[in-house]
Amino acid sequence: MSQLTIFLDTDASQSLSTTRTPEHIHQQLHSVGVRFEQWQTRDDIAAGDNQESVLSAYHSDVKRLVSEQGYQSVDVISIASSNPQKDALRLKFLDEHTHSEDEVRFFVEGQGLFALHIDNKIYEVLCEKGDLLSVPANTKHWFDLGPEPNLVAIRFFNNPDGWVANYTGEDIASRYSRLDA
Ligand SMILES: CSCCC(=O)/C(O)=C/O
Ligand SMILES: [Fe+2]
Ligand code: NI
Repeated sequence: MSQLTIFLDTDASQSLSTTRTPEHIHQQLHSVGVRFEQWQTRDDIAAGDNQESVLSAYHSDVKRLVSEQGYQSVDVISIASSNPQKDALRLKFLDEHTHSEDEVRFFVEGQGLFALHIDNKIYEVLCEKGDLLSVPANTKHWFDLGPEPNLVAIRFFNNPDGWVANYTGEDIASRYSRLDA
């Protein structure tokens, strides 16, 4: 079940609030400029499936969002716990970074934990199958796949080159939650 937990960025030991109600998650994220929606999903996609089959299964959602927002490229991250690259991939997203474009992700299988650093707060969003998250360009954030990843997400880019991260060099992410196995 999707979940939003909010902390101060100076105190990882005590959360300010937690909610699992989709409408509350939507409202709290909307108030800081983040889009959160829950979309219909299918049951015929599994972690590890290739990009072509995922994009073909979700063709109409992808087409709708691309024509609505004008994204330049789309790719798929699909990773199962059997993936030999899982530790390296996990590390890539674990440190605080930004992108010069919106971060738009549609979770079509499994889960992952986003942490958004906005003003003086940390918004930890446990994203599950069906969640669409769009984080504004230049928002500081990090993401945990967990030690035993199970995730398929469609990524939408304004940039034709796809995923480019700018690391902040801060170690703040290490103080907040990780996705457990
Ligand atoms: C949920 S898609 C993989 C993570 C990613 O692309 C990213 O930029 C994390 O910050
Ligand atoms: Fe990112
Ligand atoms: Ni709204």
